[in-house]
Amino acid sequence: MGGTFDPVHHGHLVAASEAASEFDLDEVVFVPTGTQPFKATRKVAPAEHRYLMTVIATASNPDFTVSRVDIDRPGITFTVDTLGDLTRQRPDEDLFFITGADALNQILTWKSSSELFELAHFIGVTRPGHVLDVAHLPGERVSLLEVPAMAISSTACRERVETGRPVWYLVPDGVVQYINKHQLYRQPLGGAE
Ligand SMILES: Nc1ncnc2c1ncn2[C@@H]1O[C@H](COP(=O)(O)OP(=O)(O)OP(=O)(O)O)[C@@H](O)[C@H]1O
Ligand SMILES: O=C(O)c1ccc[n+]([C@@H]2O[C@H](COP(=O)([O-])O)[C@@H](O)[C@H]2O)c1
Repeated sequence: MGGTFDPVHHGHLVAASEAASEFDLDEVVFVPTGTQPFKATRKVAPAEHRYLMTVIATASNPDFTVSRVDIDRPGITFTVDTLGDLTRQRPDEDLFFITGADALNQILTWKSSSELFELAHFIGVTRPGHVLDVAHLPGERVSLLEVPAMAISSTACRERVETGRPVWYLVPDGVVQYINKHQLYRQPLGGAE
């Protein structure tokens, strides 16, 4: 599952759990992005913090792991490189790339988009308020999955922290504590959001 995870929240975890159950996946690998091409001008927490919050959030689930491939690769993060690295690490495994409906909707604008469908099967998880039209995507390599409605976004979590409101129960307890310990999201949000 690829995402910025700034911070990871229960919407991500429910979506991952639903995808694993519906598609009978052995493992869900969370892959925090380095610099997401469409978020390059936005202020994003340092990759190491986003990575560690994702490790904390997934620690209790033996089927969830976190990969550093995107944060350790210099430059902009492109999914074609993510899937290339994961394929090299796991040559015998079938890869599924889980991402949100909003992200999948734009996939034809991603780098090397035609190659992507050869590297993985894409699972688009629907989130409240986003309608996904995948008629333009190859049907045999794209699936949609409705997850229980969770109107949580990382943007809302950051805004709540910035304005002194709680994020308990929107993100895992350990992530609340990590945010407090490192004083993340206390400054006004920057960039084009
Ligand atoms: N509540 C949710 N339910 C289902 N999918 C979600 C939910 N929140 C995020 N996702 C999906 O998970 C993927 C990774 O999410 P991302 O890290 O961008 O979080 P986000 O909450 O969308 O962040 P932001 O608000 O900063 O844009 C995205 O493609 C997104 O659509
Ligand atoms: O490869 C691309 O060109 C590309 C462009 C935009 C987004 N992505 C990937 O889409 C996933 C969801 O991104 P995000 O930040 O919107 O959650 C994440 O893994 C990104 O690296 C990939």
